[in-house]
Amino acid sequence: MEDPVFTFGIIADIQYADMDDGYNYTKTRVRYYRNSLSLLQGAVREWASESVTPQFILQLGDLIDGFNVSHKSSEASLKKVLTEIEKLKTPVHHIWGNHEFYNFSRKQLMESRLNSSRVQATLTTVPEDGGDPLDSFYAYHFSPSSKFRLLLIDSYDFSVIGRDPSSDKHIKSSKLLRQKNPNEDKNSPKVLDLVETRFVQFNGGISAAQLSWIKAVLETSDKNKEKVLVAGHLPVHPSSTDPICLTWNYQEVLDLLQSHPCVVAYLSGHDHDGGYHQDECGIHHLTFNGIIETPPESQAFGTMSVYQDKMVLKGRGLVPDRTLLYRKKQRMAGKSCRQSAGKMEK
Ligand SMILES: Nc1ncnc2c1ncn2[C@@H]1O[C@H](COP(=O)(O)OP(=O)(O)O)[C@@H](O)[C@H]1O
Repeated sequence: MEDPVFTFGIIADIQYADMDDGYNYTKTRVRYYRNSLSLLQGAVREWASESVTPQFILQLGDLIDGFNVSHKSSEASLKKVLTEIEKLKTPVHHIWGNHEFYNFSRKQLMESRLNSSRVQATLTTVPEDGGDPLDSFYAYHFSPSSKFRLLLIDSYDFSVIGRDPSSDKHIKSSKLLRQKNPNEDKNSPKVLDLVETRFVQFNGGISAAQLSWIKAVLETSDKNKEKVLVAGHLPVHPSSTDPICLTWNYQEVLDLLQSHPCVVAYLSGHDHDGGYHQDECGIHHLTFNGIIETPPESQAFGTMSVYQDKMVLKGRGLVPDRTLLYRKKQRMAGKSCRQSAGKMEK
């Protein structure tokens, strides 16, 4: 078989805390807080022994658990986990999930090793910082190889968690939650139906400013005939996840991704059960199983090999192997594939 253009490792929802096993909120799944570090160590060992060391690791968010706050162990746990993942001596690209915001403020995150926007400094491009720093989002893109691009987006840009209560985004997010979720506890999805269950406090959305920045990146990639893999903590397709884990404005994000032929995949975490769906435009939506709910005797990570004509995911444990062909359907730039299909049929 030909050599891949590049390979990278993927891991999600490690949620480490130095505490005994517990349960998820509904008590349906065990959470292996302490053992998550051992599974990470196992993943690092396997990545190190691959015939080609991954060019980088994509960490899809929730690196340490929110319980670290009450244990006053956020800094210590973060250091422990980063020490393990950095043993690989390959760049790690970090997405921020809800548990990052339980443990740290945005300012702290920006100044921490979890801000990987400069990890491959000569490669990465961050948005121009024009607006109010209280409202800035954490997103960037880089090209791991000619004609390929990774675009990391901020699923908690529009959210109450991680936003200063005086900020415009916090105020508008609280208002949205009040409108959409009648429960006093806004983390509860009680009485909400199907995709409406996403309007819970532990989720968030993408602001108009971020959407327009993403659009500009994708337009350039379309023009340059690149293939783009987009990654965020929260899934954006209802068929790739339990709907309670969806991005608040998933449809807007989906419309945007689907209207750019360069987009080949969307990678996310958050739903610890994982998921997969190839959408009507051929975009592969991969939701990675969470390490935190993976039994000690199993595993949950992957190595993605990217070729000119496909991506091949080598999964471990709960993450299945997949061969992901790029879509054949050519879409008209600026139109969703459904719109362009409609147009072409006329
Ligand atoms: N069904 C629910 N009802 C009320 N609160 C919930 C519910 N599910 C989760 N929560 C709360 O929301 C927060 C995030 O949930 P958690 O399960 O830790 O998120 P994650 O899936 O990212 O690990 C926690 O404070 C948790 O107690």
